[in-house]
Amino acid sequence: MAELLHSPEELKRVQDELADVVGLDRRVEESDLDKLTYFHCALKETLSFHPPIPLFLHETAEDAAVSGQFIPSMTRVIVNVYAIGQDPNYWKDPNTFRPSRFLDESSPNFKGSDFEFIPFGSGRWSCPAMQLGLYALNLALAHLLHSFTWELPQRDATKIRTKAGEKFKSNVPLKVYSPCGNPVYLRPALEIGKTKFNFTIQTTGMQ
Ligand code: HEM
Repeated sequence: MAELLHSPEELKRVQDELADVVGLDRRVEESDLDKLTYFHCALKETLSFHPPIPLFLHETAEDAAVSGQFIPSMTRVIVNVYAIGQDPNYWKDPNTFRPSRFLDESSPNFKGSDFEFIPFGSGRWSCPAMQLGLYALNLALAHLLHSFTWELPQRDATKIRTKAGEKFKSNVPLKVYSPCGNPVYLRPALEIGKTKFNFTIQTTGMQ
């Protein structure tokens, strides 16, 4: 929602599609979702740009090699999904919110086999509830965008940014421990005008 509010042209395109597909005399229904092509692109772009789980923590079960780098068995590996989503080697203009990049049929899908786009993880440890998560996201977002007109009070003052890796003074920080035991603090934050939203994820069992 924040990205779309920040890009009124994109917001209009998504809302026009909803008006075309659903019409304006009834609410969105589950059966409409498959027909919302551009809406899905906006959702993918958001999950790529702002992955809800920005770091994956895994441990190797056996010796492995990744891109020529030897990783011994029982090594904790942090996959920085947030950084992958911002990487200019994989994304053209990575800092621009542009859903149309997902229009191309060869663009990454949710299956986790395109490693530049893995908001639900990949392989054996990927999210077992991906379909449920996507369904909830799709339906909630489609209702919000279809039923209401949205605009920011002060467009010029809009600022959207995410912050990571910064120690902060919240009472519930996300603490991730690096392999050598040092805590890493993470707080993705978003600012729209004067309003600041903090997304704090509580984790357990990662120490
Ligand atoms: C947009 C919504 C969601 C996103 C983006 C998401 C993403 C993820 C990711 C990235 C992982 C870890 C992958 C890894 O470690 O490599 C994960 C794991 C998991 N997710 Fe989700 N998830 C979502 C919704 C949900 C929902 C709604 C549920 C439950 C109802 C759920 C249950 C789980 C569980 C149980 C795991 C752990 C699986 C395991 O370790 O074997 N997720 N999810």
